[in-house]
Amino acid sequence: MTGLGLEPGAAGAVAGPAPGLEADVRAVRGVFAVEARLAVPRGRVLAVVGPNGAGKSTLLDVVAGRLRPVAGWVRIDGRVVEDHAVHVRPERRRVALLGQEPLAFPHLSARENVAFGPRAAGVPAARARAQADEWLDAVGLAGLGDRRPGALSGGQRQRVALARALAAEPDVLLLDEPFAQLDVRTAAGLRELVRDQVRGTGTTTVLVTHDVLDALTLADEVLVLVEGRGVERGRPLDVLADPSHVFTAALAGVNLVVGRVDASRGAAGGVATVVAGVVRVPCPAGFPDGAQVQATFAPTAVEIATPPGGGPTPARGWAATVVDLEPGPAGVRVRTDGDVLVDVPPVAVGRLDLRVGAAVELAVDAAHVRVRAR
Ligand SMILES: Nc1ncnc2c1ncn2[C@@H]1O[C@H](COP(=O)(O)OP(=O)(O)OP(=O)(O)O)[C@@H](O)[C@H]1O
Repeated sequence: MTGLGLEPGAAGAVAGPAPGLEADVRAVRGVFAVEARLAVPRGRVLAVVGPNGAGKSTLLDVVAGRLRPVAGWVRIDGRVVEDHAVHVRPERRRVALLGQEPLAFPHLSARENVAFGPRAAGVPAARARAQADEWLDAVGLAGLGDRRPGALSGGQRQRVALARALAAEPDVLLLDEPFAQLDVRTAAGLRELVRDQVRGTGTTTVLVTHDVLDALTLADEVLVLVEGRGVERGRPLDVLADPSHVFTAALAGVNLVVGRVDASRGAAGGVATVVAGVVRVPCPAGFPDGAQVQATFAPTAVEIATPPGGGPTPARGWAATVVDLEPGPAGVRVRTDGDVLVDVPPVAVGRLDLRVGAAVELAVDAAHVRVRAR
């Protein structure tokens, strides 16, 4: 693991004017281990994406102080809050965590919920209540301060939770899929609010999300976590425009196959072929025979046809089987073996008699394939 085992000081105690959140940790939950390095400059937003069970929440728990790492360290604005000798308790870290389920006290009003953090920090009651009303105003809940959480909608409760998190003026805000339980419209409103508040308050933020839109609209940087390891990181647009892991490719809505160059034959305008399991896509010039490469191409670029009756291997493209059909951006998204997605208009499903188990022929033109070495 990069840097793991380093003492915090050894990683550079003088980390510039705005260190924000820095961590290099290994944490274990049962048989699962996550190893990750974080560097979120103050006021910036990092999105962490990854499949279910990748360790995203585990990582947040380590930063929040709810889980002690087995190795490594966490530093917030230059303060060590976790290492082999230090464990700052969660409530003393100046870290706020907002999850899918708003954690509001049911017996307290919205105002009292928001005032809770400032009160705990010693702000006098009247001032804490006034501040709470300002926060409720900021999250679009002016006039609802007397309501208890039970008398608010899910979206409104999540707004209260956001106001409560921000009212505590945390140095780091952790958002664990805060929009997951909300309908599309409510989520869109809250997404905008989070962006305005996070930017407006300059709060260092880590956002765990499954939604590519969150990464694109809210984050300065994205970390892709798979099976407890960071597999890609960078500016969201850059990472999504040129993914190097199948999970990121799926997030970006493109097919990614990893295979070897077969220079003995060209396909569909390529001078050679990338062979990846059953998949055969054209490869441009410049890649040596046998080289390991990745090829990316859009589901809309894949041509699909029904074979003329159990014939031999197609001259162009490859033979595949339909694994799954689901609604897709172009009408219907067809998943085939070799993990290749094909987008077709709904009429094509009837015309080609596409159904699970159907044999098909797929091809993609060289102009639509991007190949690079791995
Ligand atoms: N209390 C626990 N005891 C043992 N294993 C756990 C515990 N909590 C989580 N795990 C395991 O740790 C792994 C990572 O879980 P985690 O919740 O961090 O993933 P995640 O990326 O947040 O997933 P999701 O997107 O589904 O929320 C999973 O394999 C999970 O089963």
